[in-house]
Amino acid sequence: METIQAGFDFGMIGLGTMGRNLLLNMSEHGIKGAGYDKDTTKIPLLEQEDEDHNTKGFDDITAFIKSIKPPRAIMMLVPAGKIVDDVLEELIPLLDKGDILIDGGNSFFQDTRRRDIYLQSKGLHFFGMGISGGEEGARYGPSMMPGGDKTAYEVMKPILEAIAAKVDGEACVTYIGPEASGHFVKTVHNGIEYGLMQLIAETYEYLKYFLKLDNAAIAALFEKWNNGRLQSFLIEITSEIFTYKEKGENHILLDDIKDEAKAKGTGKWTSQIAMDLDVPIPTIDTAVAMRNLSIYKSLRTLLGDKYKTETHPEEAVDIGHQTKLLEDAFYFAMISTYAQGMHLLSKASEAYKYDLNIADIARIWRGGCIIRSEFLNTIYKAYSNDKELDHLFMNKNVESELKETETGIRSILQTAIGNGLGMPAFAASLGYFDSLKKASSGSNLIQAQRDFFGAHQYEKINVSGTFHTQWTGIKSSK
Ligand SMILES: NC(=O)C1=CN([C@@H]2O[C@H](COP(=O)(O)OP(=O)(O)OC[C@H]3O[C@@H](n4cnc5c(N)ncnc54)[C@H](OP(=O)(O)O)[C@@H]3O)[C@@H](O)[C@H]2O)C=CC1
Ligand SMILES: O=C(CO)[C@H](O)[C@H](O)COP(=O)(O)O
Repeated sequence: METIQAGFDFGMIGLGTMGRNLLLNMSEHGIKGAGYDKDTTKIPLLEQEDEDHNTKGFDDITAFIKSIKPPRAIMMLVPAGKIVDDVLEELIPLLDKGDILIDGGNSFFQDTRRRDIYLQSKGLHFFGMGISGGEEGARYGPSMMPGGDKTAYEVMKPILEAIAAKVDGEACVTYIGPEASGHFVKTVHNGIEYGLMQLIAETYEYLKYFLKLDNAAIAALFEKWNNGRLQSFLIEITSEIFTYKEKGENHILLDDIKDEAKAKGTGKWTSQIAMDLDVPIPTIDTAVAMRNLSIYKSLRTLLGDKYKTETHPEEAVDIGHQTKLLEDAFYFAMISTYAQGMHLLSKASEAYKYDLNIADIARIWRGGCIIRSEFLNTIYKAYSNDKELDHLFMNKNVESELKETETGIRSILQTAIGNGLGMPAFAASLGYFDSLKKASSGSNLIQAQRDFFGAHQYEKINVSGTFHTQWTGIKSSK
């Protein structure tokens, strides 16, 4: 029988897209990593792709555990949910007190909280860490959001800082806060990701169905935008998607892809959490709803035939002018989306006592992650200069950017609505702004209605206390 030397610095469970690439990234930094996956086809891939020969794949979990230097540090990158609990149950009998476990997947933050308490009771260190950047990020430098057991994070810090993306020489990883705050922040990151992706999809619809631009023209436009203030990972990859042809094919792959979007849950969780905390994030809510709506393809097709909206692009539609307005509109809506996400972070920080450093979160999102963008520098500066910033819209620089682009989004939405294009995420982004800048709203009427039909009481301007009015005699329902 082979004697196993405990020679590896780190262990990875799950050698799929994220786990394998993160181990390869570590290997490039001289970190010796052992990998385990229940899918044995993934195991040879690890060693085949590891040019630095620092990794080894195991198909036996006991051998895998024995190969890691104690106190062991092991990360799980398996699908979120019950699988994480199953892996933990398999691991616990094989581990020693003081070992460190890290959940690097997109786990629901309340699950992380539960697991933290459970693993502490077993004498194990545990922390949840959101990782963003997809396949390429994991391989060459992700953004990482660790939260929970700080002692365990400090042990892992040198490794995480080595493999993280770097911006201005700084690693895109920082200790986020206690308990499940790391997974919470990753969830909100994904909510923002959903919002931005929906805005891009609506932009595509406007360009394709209203302005009648072809894929090549759309690709060129996104490329141009990516060289300006819209610079971001999502705009960059979008431009590439519009030119991508499969080997041997002479048409664009995008045109073969079903227009029905899937989701794994993080966007929905962001909306659910925001609702629980009474924080408005309408662009993200709309993005989640639009993914859900997209799957009703046959209903959409039937209704499309029934309710045809005549689109009337004026004969001499000025493409240059329209795309300039659209760029303004996107910039405005993008600011609104980030602002909603950052506001949710600050309100959740108070509610959950996470004591989040919002500036630091913006800083580590500037590189490696899916929502990285030029604009995150503005967010970083805004929260660095004012730690108590109540809302991103209050920042002077953001104020001037919003004022400069407001006409663009209003104009694009007028055209979109007039032509039956919808653009609900753009509308939600502007609606959020318009509603948030209203000192007086119609909510007094809602209060009156609630009191009228349900005796729910209301408060009065400049008079303390709560009031109820018998608005009318109780009428028969006949
Ligand atoms: N892909 C991405 O861009 C990102 C993903 N994430 C998150 O990271 C986590 C991993 O994602 P990803 O790498 O994409 O997923 P993959 O499906 O590519 O890889 C997960 C691997 O874990 C294996 N696995 C499943 N159950 C077990 C088990 N009980 N023991 C050992 N291995 C197991 C899977 O095997 P099998 O295939 O046989 O089930 C698979 O090989 C998820 O939580 C995901 O949401 C986070 C950021 C970005
Ligand atoms: O976390 C990620 C990126 O940041 C993952 O790619 C995640 O799977 C994206 O969410 P969804 O699958 O719901 O689109």
